[in-house]
This record gives sequence, structure tokens and C-alpha cells, in this order.
Amino acid sequence: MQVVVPIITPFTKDGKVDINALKDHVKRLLELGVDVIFLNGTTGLGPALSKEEKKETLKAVYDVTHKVIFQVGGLNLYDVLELVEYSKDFDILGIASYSPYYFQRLPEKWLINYFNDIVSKSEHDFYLYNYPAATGYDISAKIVGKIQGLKGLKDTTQDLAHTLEYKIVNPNLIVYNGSDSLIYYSLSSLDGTVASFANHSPHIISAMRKMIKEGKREEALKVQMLINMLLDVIRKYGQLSATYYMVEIMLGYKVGYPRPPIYPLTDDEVKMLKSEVEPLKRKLDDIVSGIYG
Ligand SMILES: O=C(O)C(=O)C[C@H](O)[C@H](O)COP(=O)(O)O
Repeated sequence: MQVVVPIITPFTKDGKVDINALKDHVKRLLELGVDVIFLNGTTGLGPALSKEEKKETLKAVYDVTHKVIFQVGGLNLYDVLELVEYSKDFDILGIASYSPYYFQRLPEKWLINYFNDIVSKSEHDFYLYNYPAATGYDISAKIVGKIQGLKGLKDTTQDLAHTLEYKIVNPNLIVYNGSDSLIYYSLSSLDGTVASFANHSPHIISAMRKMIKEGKREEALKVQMLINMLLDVIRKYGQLSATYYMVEIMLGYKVGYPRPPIYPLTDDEVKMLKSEVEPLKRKLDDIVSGIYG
């Protein structure tokens, strides 16, 4: 029942990676129940980070914890392989990559070659990041066996049956689902969840995990329903940006800014977000305080 956070990448107002904010955020999330840091994912704006920025984030997070999965994917395989080489100096849990994106109708064998080229150069375990809606490609359970020595994967889809299929095909794979709307099901039926909500609500997810372990399914499902209501609110403002402000609303500390084209929210948007979140936050806090007594 692992909680993996696809951690945000904090930026300064002038668009530089805010290393101190990143380190502090990692420390807080680990204290609040997060098990693994998934670095440079979607929520971390991975596709918008340079090769050098990805190296910077790994170095920074590694100062705090070695429980890291380092996402290296990109559209220049030589840059990707340079990041794989760079990762060899770090005793981390593994590396990951999403599919090549933007270019449509790539033959399946090119996609498999891309992953196997990464695996062949890596000394770490390899995790697939399957996100069909973002990349245009579904590396499904039917073809995932063609990736050599795959350790695990994160499947971002609302279709839990699609994610379970990987377990059916290979029960030894570590399988996570990456959708915040399925955290309860991911914790209950998979190896864990990769939840962007773990950036601002790790304590809520940890409480849900405790409820599931104690057989308190109804309370746990109530938490999931409130998370889904929060998700609807957050998505209205642009989730990739709103997540930064949700950290301050839910955890009480600032964590830098997003970077365009993921634009910061305006002051008015932050005020409106806060006013819509507060009532749901109160309900969640009541449930969580009840579970811990
Ligand atoms: O950010 C990451 O790297 C993640 O793993 C989490 C999910 O992939 C994203 O939060 C997108 O999830 P949806 O909004 O459900 O499409």
C-alpha cells in the first residue's frame, strides 16, 4: 500500500528551480506518510524541464532521501541516455520513462526499442510511466512484456481494469495507478497509488490507508468522494498550477511557483480556489482527526 508522490517542481518567480523549496517539501511529505518520491513526472512538469534541471532535482532530492524514482523520458534519446548515465551515481529505487509523445502513429516496435534502449543502459530498476491521454500511446498489458526486465509501472488512467490487467499478465510487476480519483482502489487492489494529491494531502491519504488497513471501508470511501469533489474544484483552475497553491491551503507553507506555460494563478483565482476548498478541507480534517482520535 505505497504512497508515491509525483512531486511538484517548485520554481522561483523568474523560472529557476527552487532547490530549497523542493528539499523542504520532500522533508515535509516524508514526515506526513509519503513513501516514495517520483521525480520529474507530469505534476513535476517533467516534459518542461531541461536535462540539466532534471539532474538538479535528482541531486537536491537525493540529499533528503534515496527513496526516489527518477523519470528520465524525453524526445531526444541521447539526452535521456545521458540522464540514465548520470543516475548511476545515485543509489535510488529506479528510473522511469513515459512514451515518446507529440509524434503520433509511431510503430509499436519503435516505442519498445525506446524503452529497451533505456533499460539496456540503466543499472537501476526500470519503471514504465504509461499515460495514454498525454502521450497518445497505450503501452498496455498486452505489449508491456516486450520491455526487458521491467520492474514495475505507473498507469495513469481512470480505467482500473486496464491497470489490473498488468497484474494479471505479470503478478510480479509493481503496479501503481496514477489517478487521484482512484486512490482508494489503488491502495486496496494494487501496490499503491501515485497521487498528485500527495503533494498537498499526504496526511489525508495516509489516514485513508489506515482506514483501509483497519477495515473501515465506508470512511475510506467517504474520503475518496471528498477527494473527487476537491479534484473537480482544482481542475477548474488548472490542476498543474493549482497544486502549488493547494500545498499552502492544506499544509500551510508556500512551495514556490509553477513555470509557464503552466502559468501561476492570479491572486483572485487563489482567493476563489481557497474559498471553494475550505469547506471540503474542514470535512476531510474532521474525518482525519476522528481516525487518529
Ligand atoms: O503527475 C504524475 O506524474 C502522476 O503520476 C499523476 C498523474 O499521472 C497526473 O496527475 C495526471 O493524472 P490525471 O489528471 O488523472 O490525468
